[in-house]
Amino acid sequence: MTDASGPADDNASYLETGRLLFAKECQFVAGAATLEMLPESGLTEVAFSGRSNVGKSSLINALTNRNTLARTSNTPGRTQQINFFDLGGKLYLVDLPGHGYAKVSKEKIDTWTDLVNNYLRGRAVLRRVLLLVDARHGLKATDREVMDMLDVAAVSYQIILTKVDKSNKSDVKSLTQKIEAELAKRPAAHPEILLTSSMKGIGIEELRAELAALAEEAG
Ligand SMILES: Nc1nc2c(ncn2[C@@H]2O[C@H](COP(=O)(O)OP(=O)(O)OP(=O)(O)O)[C@@H](O)[C@H]2O)c(=O)[nH]1
Ligand SMILES: [Mg+2]
Repeated sequence: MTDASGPADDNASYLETGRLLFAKECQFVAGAATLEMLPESGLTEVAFSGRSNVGKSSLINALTNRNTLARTSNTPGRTQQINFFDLGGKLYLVDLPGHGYAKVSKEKIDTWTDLVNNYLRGRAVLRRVLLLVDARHGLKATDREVMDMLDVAAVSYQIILTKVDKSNKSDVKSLTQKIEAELAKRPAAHPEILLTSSMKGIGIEELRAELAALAEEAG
């Protein structure tokens, strides 16, 4: 018989660090509509990126256990600037405007795209980009553009499948395998794909723990 208590304990304490970090107060720090407005930050940052309406703001709310910290909406294009949230003085959570489809003018989309791309490429404290992908839709051209850019800039990114409550398990599994195969052809190694539902609380504890580990590594 094998003794399972060791790894189980390790996992419990791993999840506990995530719980502790995300139990801390989380406060809106700044919203930047231009590069000049980006806040000075000594803290490690994790950015939430992905197409409009994929669930970026909802995921920040689920992680922090707050319903209204980041504004969410049924209408794509809700988040219109880069929003920074300070999590207990340990980590900045960065909510980005969505790329791709949004019910706003082309001019606005171009402005956001420039802002987001410049932020993603040039932010020294940016430790990881969470690239959110709707589990029903998979990777789109705009996601691959972001991945290409991050590969070139050597910024680490992790695919987070969202809204898994709306798909069946076998579809999510085959999508995950397809994306894994695609990631394997890219230059750098990537953290494991994570399956989440902000609505049902799926994958939230695990993501908290991963982000806590990143924040701790940075000291
Ligand atoms: N079923 C389900 N719906 C979700 C989930 N997460 C988000 N949604 C819904 O998806 C819609 C968009 O969510 P947001 O969090 O505003 O999406 P966003 O990516 O921040 O959108 P933009 O700011 O416009 O780029 C809202 O109606 C949410 O209620 C989920 O896990 N499951
Ligand atoms: Mg949003």
